[in-house]
Formats: sequence, structure tokens, C-alpha cells
Amino acid sequence: MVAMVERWAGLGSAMASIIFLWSMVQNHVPVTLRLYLTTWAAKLAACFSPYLQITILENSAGRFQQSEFFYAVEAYLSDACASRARRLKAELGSDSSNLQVSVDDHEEVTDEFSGVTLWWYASKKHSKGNVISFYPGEDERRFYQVVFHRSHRDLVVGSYLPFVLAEGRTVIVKNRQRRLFTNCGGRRRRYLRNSVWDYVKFEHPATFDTLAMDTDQKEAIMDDLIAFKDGKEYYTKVGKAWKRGYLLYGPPGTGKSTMIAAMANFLDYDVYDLELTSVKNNTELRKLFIEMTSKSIIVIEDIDCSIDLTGKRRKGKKASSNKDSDNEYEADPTEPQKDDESKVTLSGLLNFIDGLWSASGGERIIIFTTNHKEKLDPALIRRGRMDKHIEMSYCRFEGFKVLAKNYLDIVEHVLFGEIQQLLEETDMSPADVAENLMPVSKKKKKDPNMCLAGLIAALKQAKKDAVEAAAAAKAKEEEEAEAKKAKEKEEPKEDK
Ligand SMILES: Nc1ncnc2c1ncn2[C@@H]1O[C@H](COP(=O)(O)OP(=O)(O)OP(=O)(O)O)[C@@H](O)[C@H]1O
Ligand SMILES: [Mg+2]
Repeated sequence: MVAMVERWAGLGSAMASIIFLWSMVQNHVPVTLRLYLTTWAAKLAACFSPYLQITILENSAGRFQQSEFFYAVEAYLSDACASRARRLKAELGSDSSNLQVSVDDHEEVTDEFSGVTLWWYASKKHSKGNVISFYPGEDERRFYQVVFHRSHRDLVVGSYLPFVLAEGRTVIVKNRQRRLFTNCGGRRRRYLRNSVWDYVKFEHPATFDTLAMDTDQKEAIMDDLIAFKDGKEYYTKVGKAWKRGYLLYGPPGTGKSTMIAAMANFLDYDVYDLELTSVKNNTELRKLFIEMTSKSIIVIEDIDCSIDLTGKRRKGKKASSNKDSDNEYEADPTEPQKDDESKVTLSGLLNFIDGLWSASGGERIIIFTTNHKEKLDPALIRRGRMDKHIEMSYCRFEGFKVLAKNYLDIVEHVLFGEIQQLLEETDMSPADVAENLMPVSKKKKKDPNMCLAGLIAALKQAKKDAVEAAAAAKAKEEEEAEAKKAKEKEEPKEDK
């Protein structure tokens, strides 16, 4: 017993000496030598330690480039191992609606894989750079470390880490909150993420059930979307890029934007709302396309207003250097670089739609909307680019029944007959019909009789206006024809 006490006392005094010596070293030895000693101490310890460690940094390649692996590890540990951790942290997700529980920093979590035990740690270190950061947390670098016995090195690197990556990705997809990306949002947020896109949570409630349109047309579109979503093998087999273009055209208020939201909800895809007028040039457009992920819908609304539809390249140097090409829309691989100072051109847009997509994965849908299909350049909307042209038209009875069910919770009413006839004779957009089915004020509860009577009055008025407009147009036409005839009669006299 006495011997044991003596041994402990000896160990204690040895430890005290080491701590004392180390503090002396820290005080009197220059920083470079200290670093050298620390590195060698770590190397010495590594020689005797049977354990290896792998670090996964949040920012991998560059200071700003975030590592997908880091987030996969985070998701994997939160899902599979968090129940074994004693210290967790809970944070609001980026969209402030869902709680994200993950393993707290410096907490150890154990995991088992093929009978092997592994230890995970989460931590962060401050970057030593002299850059002053204006944004909180910017100078912190988070990382995960996994520690394991060196005899399991091959298993961990060859099987375990790929397993963690795959599982983590699955968890991310499962918890995924869909996003609406835009290229004309806040610059600060984009800077923080070092991304050309800014995003908000996508939560448009539109579905195909709430969309007022011809049932057959609706079903055809849904079938088309399912065929696309499940068509990976088919696209590979026929050697086509896994993409599909839709052109939605029709008068204002007929549900083109609503249809896009319904498609995104149906497919569970992200939406990229590309505002072409905010894109400086073809180079910037290319950056935007590169950063789009798969499983997404790229939307260019009112395409006829967004781009110079003549598609003519700028005159001058470029035109002369491009003499050989008679086809204005032909893809010129060197064009995007040259086009730096110019605006986005139709040819640039077509290059990216055709070229980039083929090169970068797939499962993307591009949708153009327009009120004036006839104004669009045929090159832009030819099949292969815009595979399916969908006409969104005025509200007819079938569409009205969907709106009546959504807005008034009714499937039948005595006034339906009259409304059916008026809708066949009058062109009214679903947006206008829906407006008439909305309660007039918060106080007044929705009363189907009142709403439907209001709609009938609006339809009658629209019909009257249309008749008057048609009469006025006819009168003008006749007037012009008369004037033309009179002119033709006069002309022969003048000849004589
Ligand atoms: N087919 C429809 N089914 C259900 N609701 C519709 C439909 N069309 C329009 N609406 C209603 O009208 C509103 C306007 O529709 P939306 O913005 O989709 O029209 P749009 O065709 O995109 O118009 P624009 O050409 O002016 O962009 C929507 O918020 C929606 O409530
Ligand atoms: Mg719209």
C-alpha cells in the first residue's frame, strides 16, 4: 500500500515537473521553435498511438467553397448517432421553420460499422488570417474528426466513409426544404454563401388539384411530368440529356405562373426564377447555369420581354470575325468569352440551354412563359428545346368547377347552368373568375349565392364589353375598307 502511494506521488511530481517545464518553454522559447517542438511532439505521439484520425472541414477546396461531405457527415451523425450523444444543440433551420438537432461541439459520439468502433468529434477553430470579418461566425471553421484503430484504415476509407456520405445525402434529401432561387436578391446573403443565387423557402400552395383547366390537358401534363421524372434510363438509352422544356403561353391571368408552382410541388423540385434582365452578359448567365442543381425547374417568365428576340450578335469586330457562320443561332463555343461586355443574347441563351445541360448531369426542366407566343423566335421554341407547348386559356366551365370547389366548397348550384353558358360565350381569365369567387370582405362570410350572382354580373358585363369592342372593330374595319375603295377610285382619274 505504501509502495503504491509512493508510486502515485512520484507520478504526480513528474507531471508537475512536465507542466512546469512546458510553461517555461512557452515563456522563453521563440514561437517558431515552440511550433517545431509541438509538431514533433505530435509526430512522436502518433508513432506510439495505434489510432488514426481523419478531419472533414466545412470549407474544403477554397475558403468559401462548402464541402458537401461535411454536411453529409453532419446529417448522418444527427440522424444515426445523435441519440447516443449526451450534448446536442438545437438550431432553427435556414428557413426558420424547422428545428435542426445536431451533435454539439467537442462532444464525442461513437459509431459502429462492421463490428468496428469509431469515434466522431465536432469542433471548430478560428482562422488565423488577418482579415477583419464584418459578418459573425465568418472567421470560424467547423470540422468533424473521426478516430479509429489504424488496423481498420482500409475499411474506414474504402467502405465506411462512402457509406456515411451516401447515408448523409439520403438524410439531406429526406429533410430537404424546397427552395425558390432568384438571381436578383440581396447581395450580402449571396456574398456569404458565395453564390450567384439567393433563395427563400418555396411554399406556393398551388397543386394540380387546385389548377383550373381542361381535365384531359391537365392529365396529359401530369403524365408527361411523371414520364420525365422516371425517365433516367430512357434518356440514357436514347442518348439524350435528361432535360425537358415547356413553353407556357396564354393571356394574362390564365395560370401560367400557378402551373409552374403546381409542377414544382408535383415533382418535388426546386425552382430557379431566372430574371434575364438582371443578367449582365453571357458569362454571368453561364455562371448561373453552372450553379443550378439537378431536380430543378428553371423558369424564365415573359421571355418575349426578357431578351432581344432578333438574336443578332453585335455588329463590328465580332460580326466580321464570324463571317463564316450564316446561322445566327449556331453554337459558337468561343462566343461566351468574347461576349463579356455585351448583353445576354439569344444565341448565348441557346448555347447554354443546348450545350451546358448536356454536360452537367440532368433532371432539369426549363419553362418559358409568354403572353405572345407569335412574337417568339422559332429557334427558341423549336421541339428539342421547348418540347411541349402548353396553351393556358380562358376559363371554361370545367375550370370554373375546380375554382368553385376550391373557393366556395360547392360542386353544384342552380346558377351553374347560366354560368356555363356565359363562360362558353365570354372570354374571362381564371384569375378574374377567381376574384369574383373571393369573399368581398373579412366580415362577410363567403356566400355562394352572392359570389355566383356577382360572377354572372361580371360575365354579362364582359360579354357586353366584348360585343361593343367587336362592333367598334368591325366599324373601323369597314371605314378603312371604304377609304381604300375611295382612294382606288380616285387613282385611275389621276392617271388620266
Ligand atoms: N388556371 C388557374 N387555376 C387556378 N387559379 C388560377 C388559374 N389561373 C389564374 N389563377 C389565379 O389567378 C392568379 C394569377 O394567376 P397567374 O399569376 O398564374 O397568371 P399568369 O398566367 O401567370 O399571368 P401573367 O401572364 O400576367 O403572368 C393566381 O394567383 C391564381 O390564384
Ligand atoms: Mg405569370
